[in-house]
Amino acid sequence: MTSRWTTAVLDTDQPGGWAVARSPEGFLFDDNGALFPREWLKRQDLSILAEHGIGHLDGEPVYLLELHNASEVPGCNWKGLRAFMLDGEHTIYKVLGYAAQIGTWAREHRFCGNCGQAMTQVPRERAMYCQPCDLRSYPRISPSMIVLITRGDEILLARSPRFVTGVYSTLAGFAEPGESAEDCLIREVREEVQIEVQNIQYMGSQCWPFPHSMMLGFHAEYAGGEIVCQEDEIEDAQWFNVHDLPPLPASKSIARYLIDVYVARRLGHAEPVLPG
Ligand SMILES: NC(=O)C1=CN([C@@H]2O[C@H](COP(=O)(O)OP(=O)(O)OC[C@H]3O[C@@H](n4cnc5c(N)ncnc54)[C@H](O)[C@@H]3O)[C@@H](O)[C@H]2O)C=CC1
Ligand SMILES: [Mg+2]
Ligand SMILES: [Zn+2]
Repeated sequence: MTSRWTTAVLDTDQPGGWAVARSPEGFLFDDNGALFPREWLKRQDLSILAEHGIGHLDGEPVYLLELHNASEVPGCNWKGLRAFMLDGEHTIYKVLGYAAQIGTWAREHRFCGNCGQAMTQVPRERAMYCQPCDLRSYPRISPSMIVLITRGDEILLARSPRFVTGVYSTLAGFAEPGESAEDCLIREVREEVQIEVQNIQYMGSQCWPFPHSMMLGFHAEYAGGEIVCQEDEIEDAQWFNVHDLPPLPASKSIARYLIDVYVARRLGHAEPVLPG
C-alpha cells in the first residue's frame, strides 16, 4: 500500500496547495478539518512567523504557516496535537505531527547557536543555515527507549504524576550521549524502578512528536530486584497480571502496542499492528 502522506521540502514561492496553521494554541480547524486552501488561509488575518513547504498529501502539496499567536478566524477554532491524535484521522495526525516538529525546530533555530546571528532556511533542504559559520542545523530528533518488562503472566507498568488518573504505562527515557540503545534501556529501568532485565528484544519504533522523540520499543524479561520507584518521576509501579490490567495508554501509542502484543501472545490471540 502506498502512503497517502510523504514529506518533502517544497518551494514556498510556488502558489496553491493546502496549508495548516499552527499557533501556541495548536492547529486551526473548521468543520472540514485542519487543512485549508493555502491561498485562502494566507488572506486571513494571521501573524505569520514562517512558512514551510512540508510534503504531499494524496499528491497535493502541503504547507505550514507557523504563527506568532492564535488569532480569530471566523468559523474556526484551535486544537492541540494530542487531541488530533486521540480523535482524528491517523494520516492527518501524521501530517500535523510532522508540521509541529518542523515548526518548533525552525522557530527555535532562527539564530545561530555558535555566533548568535540570524539563520536562513536552506532551499531544497530541511536545514537552517548560518553563512558566517557555515553551520547547518537539522530538525531535532531525540532517541528514547521504551520497554515492557515481563515476568511470565505478569508485566511491570508504572505511573508518572503527569499521566491521566489511573493510567499505567511502560517505562521510557531519553538516550544520553555515549549510550547504546541497550545501555540506555538498562539505565532507565534501574533509575525508575531499580529492576534488572535480560533478553532485551527490539519490537519496533514510532515517531512521537511530543516534542521530538524517536521511540525505540522493546520487550525485556525480569532478571532481579524489587520495585523501588524513582522519586518525582514514578508515582507508582506494580506487576499486573495479563488477565487483570489497569487503564492503559492510548491505542495508537507504541506503549500500548508493546503491552497488547505481549498480552496477545500470552492469551494466544492475534497480534496487533504497530501504528506508524
Ligand atoms: N509513544 C509512547 O507510547 C510513549 C512515549 N513517551 C515519550 O518518551 C519520551 C521519554 O519519556 P520520559 O519518561 O519523559 O523520559 P525520561 O525518563 O528520560 O525523563 C524526562 C526528562 O529527561 C530529561 N531529558 C533528557 N534528555 C532529553 C531530551 N532529549 N529531550 C527532552 N528531555 C530530556 C528532561 O529533564 C526530562 O524532563 C518522552 O518524549 C515521552 O513523551 C513516553 C511514554 C509512552
Ligand atoms: Mg521516564
Ligand atoms: Zn553562526
